[in-house]
Formats: sequence, structure tokens, C-alpha cells
Amino acid sequence: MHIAIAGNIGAGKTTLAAKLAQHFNWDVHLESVEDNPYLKDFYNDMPRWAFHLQVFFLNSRFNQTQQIQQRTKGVIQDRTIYEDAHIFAKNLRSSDMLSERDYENYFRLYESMITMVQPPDLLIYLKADLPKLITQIEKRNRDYESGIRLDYLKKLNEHYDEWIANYKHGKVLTIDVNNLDFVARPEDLGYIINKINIELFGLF
Ligand SMILES: Nc1ncnc2c1ncn2[C@@H]1O[C@H](COP(=O)(O)OP(=O)(O)O)[C@@H](O)[C@H]1O
Ligand SMILES: Nc1ncnc2c1ncn2[C@H]1C[C@H](O)[C@@H](COP(=O)(O)O)O1
Repeated sequence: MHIAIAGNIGAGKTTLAAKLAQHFNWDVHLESVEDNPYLKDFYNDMPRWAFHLQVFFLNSRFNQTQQIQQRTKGVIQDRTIYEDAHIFAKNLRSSDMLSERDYENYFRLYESMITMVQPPDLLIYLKADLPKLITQIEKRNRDYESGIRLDYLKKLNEHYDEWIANYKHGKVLTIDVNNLDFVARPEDLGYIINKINIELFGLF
């Protein structure tokens, strides 16, 4: 079984991934953040580092999907390769922070890779409005994210809404997390686990 968790920056993907992995006794595959050689530079100067960062994430996410495809037990994945291309790279292009030439080059590489990627059995989309994202980004307190602009998060949310409405790779569970606190309230975590059980195993 392979569950992937999608959602904007600060939506709660990593936190939920850890909790689900513990509940189901499955492995968790996180994204490359602390060891990412471009992320800090990217936040200081997006047009300068956009292409480098996208190629780094694409390669690291592709390697992760190859590992997941060889799994021997259930796995929870924190963010998908689809989001790199259809959310982040697309947004950088539409904001003119990635040139048409670099975007085309990137997207052709993505299309070659995606033929070798198996979709998750279930995609969980954590949907959060800006106030929730901002509160949680502040709570996490990564120094290089302190200057994230509101309109950057807003545009990413718009890309997420469009992408999820057109997602055709398999089952999707959209969870509105605006009023959920699965850190402090076990019943909120139980609510999500219950929905997963229904979606994947037909259990009530
Ligand atoms: N539903 C939630 N309720 C309360 N706090 C949350 C919730 N989801 C995430 N958090 C907190 O918000 C911060 C960011 O969450 P994180 O899981 O790192 O988000 P993401 O991986 O989507 O960027 C963390 O400090 C986490 O503990
Ligand atoms: N493909 C990406 N392009 C730009 N930035 C990205 C991409 N994937 C992840 N990120 C950033 C967003 C956050 O600052 C960190 C970690 O993501 P998070 O949603 O907090 O788990 O990397």
C-alpha cells in the first residue's frame, strides 16, 4: 500500500505522515529539505535558483518513487513528484520566475521520468487556507521561510485547486484541515484514519 500526502507549504503533510506511519506501522518517505543545497538560496532569489531547485527536487523525488516501488511494506510519502511539476514549476513559470526555455526543458525531463512512476494507491490532499498555512509555517519557524510572500502561497493554493480537480491517477481524499488539529486532538486524527480505512479497505 502506498499513500501520498499532498498540500501547500505548512499544510501539515510531514506531521500527518509521521502519525499515519506510526498508526499503520508503515515506512515514511520525507522530502529533501534539510539536505537541500538550493532551498535557502531559492528563497533569497527565486528567479536565479528556480531551475536548479526544480531539477534537484525532480531528481530526488524520482529516486524516492523508485525506492517506494520496491517497497516490502506499506509506505506514506510526504509530497509527490506531480506537485513539483504541476504546482511549483508551473507557478514559477506563470510568475515569470522560470523562463519559457528552462520550463520547457524541465517539463520534457519530467515527462520522460513520469512514464516510470506508479501513482499512489491513495492521494490525500490537505487543503488549508492562508491563515492556517501562515500560522503553521510560523510555528515550524524555518529561518529561510520567514520571508515567504502571501501571494506566493495564494498562487500555490490556486494551482493546487486546479491540479486536484483534474487529478486522474487514482483515488483522492481531500481533507479540509482549517479546523482540524491532529497534533493535539486524537479525535481529529481518528477522523482522518477513518476516512482512509473507508477509502482503501472499505472499513467503517
Ligand atoms: N492540523 C494541525 N494542527 C495543528 N498543528 C499542525 C497541524 N498540522 C501541522 N501542524 C504544525 O504545523 C507545523 C507545520 O507542519 P508540517 O507538517 O511541517 O507541514 P508541511 O509538511 O505540510 O509543510 C508543524 O509545527 C506542525 O506541528
Ligand atoms: N518543487 C518545489 N519547488 C519549490 N519549493 C519547493 C518544492 N518542493 C518543496 N518546496 C519547498 C517548500 C518548503 O519551503 C520546503 C518543504 O516543503 P513543505 O511543504 O514544507 O514540506 O520545500
